[in-house]
Amino acid sequence: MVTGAPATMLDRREELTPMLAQYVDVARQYDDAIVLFRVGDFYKAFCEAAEEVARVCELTRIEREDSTGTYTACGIPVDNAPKYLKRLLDAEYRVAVADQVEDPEAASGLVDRAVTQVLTPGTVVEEELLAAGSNTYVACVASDAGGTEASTRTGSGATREDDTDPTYGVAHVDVSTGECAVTAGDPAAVDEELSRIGPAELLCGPGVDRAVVAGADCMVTERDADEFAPEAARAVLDRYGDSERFDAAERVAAGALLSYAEYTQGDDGPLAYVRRVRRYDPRRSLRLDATALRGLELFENHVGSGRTLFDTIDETRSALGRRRLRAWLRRPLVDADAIRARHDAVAAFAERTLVREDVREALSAAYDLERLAGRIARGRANARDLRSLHDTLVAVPEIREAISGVGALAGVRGELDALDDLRGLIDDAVVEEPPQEITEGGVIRAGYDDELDEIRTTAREGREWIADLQASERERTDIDTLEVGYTQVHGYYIEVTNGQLEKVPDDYTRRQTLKNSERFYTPELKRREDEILGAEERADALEYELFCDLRDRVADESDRIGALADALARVDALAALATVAVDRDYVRPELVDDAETTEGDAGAGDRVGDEVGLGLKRSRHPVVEETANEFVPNDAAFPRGTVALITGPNMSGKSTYMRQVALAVVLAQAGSFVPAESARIPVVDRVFTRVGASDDIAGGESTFMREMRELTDVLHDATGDSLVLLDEVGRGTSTTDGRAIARAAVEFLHDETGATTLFATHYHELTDLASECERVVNRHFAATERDGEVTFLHRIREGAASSSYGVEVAELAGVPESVVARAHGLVAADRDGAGESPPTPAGDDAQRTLDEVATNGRDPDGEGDAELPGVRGDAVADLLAALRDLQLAETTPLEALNHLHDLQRRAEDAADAGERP
Ligand SMILES: Nc1ncnc2c1ncn2[C@@H]1O[C@H](COP(=O)(O)OP(=O)(O)OP(=O)(O)O)[C@@H](O)[C@H]1O
Repeated sequence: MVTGAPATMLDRREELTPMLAQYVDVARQYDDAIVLFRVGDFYKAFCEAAEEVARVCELTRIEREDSTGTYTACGIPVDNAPKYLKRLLDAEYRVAVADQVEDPEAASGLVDRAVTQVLTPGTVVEEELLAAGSNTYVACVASDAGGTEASTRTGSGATREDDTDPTYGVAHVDVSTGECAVTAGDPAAVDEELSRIGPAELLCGPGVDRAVVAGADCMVTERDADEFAPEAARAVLDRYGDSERFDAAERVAAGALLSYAEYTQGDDGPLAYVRRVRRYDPRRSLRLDATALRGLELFENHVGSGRTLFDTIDETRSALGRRRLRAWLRRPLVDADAIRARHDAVAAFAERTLVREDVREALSAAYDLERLAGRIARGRANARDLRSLHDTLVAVPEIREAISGVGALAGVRGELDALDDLRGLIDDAVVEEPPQEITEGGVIRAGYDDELDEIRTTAREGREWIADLQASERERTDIDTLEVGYTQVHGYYIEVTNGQLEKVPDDYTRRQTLKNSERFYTPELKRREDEILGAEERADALEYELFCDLRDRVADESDRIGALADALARVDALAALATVAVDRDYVRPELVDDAETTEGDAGAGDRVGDEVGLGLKRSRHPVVEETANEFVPNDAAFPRGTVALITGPNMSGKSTYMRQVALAVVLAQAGSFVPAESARIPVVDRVFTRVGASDDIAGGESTFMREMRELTDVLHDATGDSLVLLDEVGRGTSTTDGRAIARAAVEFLHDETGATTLFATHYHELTDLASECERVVNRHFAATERDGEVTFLHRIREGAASSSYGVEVAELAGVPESVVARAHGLVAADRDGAGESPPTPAGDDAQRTLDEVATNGRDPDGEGDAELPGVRGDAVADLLAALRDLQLAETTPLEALNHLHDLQRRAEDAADAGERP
């Protein structure tokens, strides 16, 4: 076992050396963690844990021998610990750091050691182990233990719609900043919340079905069931405010989580810097579930440039602002007034270049106040941290000054309290460039404390006396080579070379004999030395005491520092959005509330009756436009409840278009301007996506199954206020089934849900729905074809597309000429034979034709030969039979790739065989 007490040591606990016995006891107590045991300048691990630490950290193991046996040991240098701790955390270990908790010099025997901190991936607070611009959360999901209390909710919380669904509490905390919040909901809500929180670690309460938290991609930590007992959780939560505010499940989740957070910080009681536990309702923000976050590539990019929406708009200047902007994008607003207030502020910054630049420049000097405040409250801050706080406070009046008189920023300006008292206090107390250590002096300014000044004067006078000693003794003794010096071991001395020893006066006492000289001291020198050393020691101790006292006084102001941090974060995020708006030519969106109507030119074709919908003029995709050579802007005009069927060739821009519409909504509701010439955005409650083939290659679920699950979520949960993007739904199964599912889904969304829907499809038959359903409209992406070459215009047009150009795209992609020629022939033959208009998709043609060829060895029109050039007919039939037998609905993308590879190999073999005479 890597964690827990090593069996070899445990067996002989009584015989071990006192230090190893101490180690065993600690390891036994912290048996879910790797214990790192402070010995001198190293954190040591022993036995199996040592093997693992050596492996993960790439450090050398040593064999340590004593009378009781030989033990493997491995040491992490204390000075370089963060680098190695990070590796252990990345390997998903918890690490208990057992430090010396008494001064080794003062200890009479064995130095006392205790675990001062348990590091876990979700609860680290060390600056070096944290990403500056994002939060590190540990989350907790707990059930209400089958109680009935949580079955209905009061206050602002969500009501349980389905009594059969259990309610779970979901809490999260960032231990470095003290941000803590909790909500409750059914399993689907839990999944959605976890994907938004993106925790680094998850506590899972007893009775929580693992399927509920399966979506969380992080380390899962087990805790004793006792921690989740309602009474225990309530007692913990009471330390952070009134536990009665919460429902049973919320209470259990938040209580168990905070208890864990306290444990990891050394169990010193409540975490002072967790100022409040916020209770929130996820429905008060635009809901984006894991599929939408992924499909819209807000924070993660799966293919292509690697850039995400967040990367594109992140023009913040401070870590505070960066985390805030991330949070805004993760939870856009749904309250129109609140959104407009953000737009007002962004507009104010956008209109004032100088103000914006001054503010951003001042923000560049801002340190991470939230984490600084956390360290101060935890008693972990050093003098440099306090100076960083001071320097950040200095920037505040500059920001206040810059934005004074700007109406839209008056609110946030009022919250920018420069904390003059604290700034003055720190400046009076702490020198400008203090050392890293706070125990070795040099921290506190002269004039701050009388006693310290007195002690320092004594020390200084002593040193001055010694500085003069050499000259005065040379004169007194007439020894012109006499020197006064100092060594760490022997202290001050008077050195006389051997040739002058006869002149040494009587009051000299020998201290040390060297080869060519002797060293002496006098009673006065000794007295002065004691005085200086004593004074320095006392000064260091007093400075430490004064510093701790100062730190406590600053910690008492945590609330005010927190409020300032919050205001600075907002200013930074707003200024960043304004910078993006100006630099990239974004426009302020006009917001439309629910059933609101507006007069005037709303753009062509974007009204049905009085209902105004989404209207974008010359909109662009914020991320693609950054990388595309020439991005073609497109309009979007969709009254509420429109189902737009978007057809067009592959690669023509359908997915890009659908995403850019959704991103405009997300950006607008997050408070940003949008990449368009003009924009009207109805407030949306939720964005659903079933886009692209970001298939779960590793997840093991077939593409089709996954697609259907996502479709289920959409059909189940979308409302008339939702925006739904569906990209080629149904393509993972046979054409007949796929087409049927797609049609049924469109009808359902149109008739039942009323959600504004963009549906990209290659099933041209669906476009007939426009004549049957009032709010179904056709749009298409055009391409031009000259001499068989296709050019994509990336321009959206009214009506349905006339061709899929699938074969042309296949040619572009490098499919062998002979296959392309054959495919062209088959499409043409089919079109002639069927005389259909509009044409059926290529996939359908291919399926039918290939089936018949496989069975009969002849194509359906009876024309031409079923042989591909250079390949024998039976080999073709074999290949087609193999193709037909593939069970696509049960095939994962990875398996599909393997099948394809196999088919290709067989085709090549068959071609080789065909070419042989
Ligand atoms: N408006 C545009 N201006 C310039 N380039 C664009 C535009 N829209 C899309 N593109 C580029 O065209 C390529 C294909 O776009 P997209 O994936 O949206 O096509 P699609 O029609 O959805 O294709 P498929 O049907 O194969 O999924 C992308 O690489 C994108 O960068």
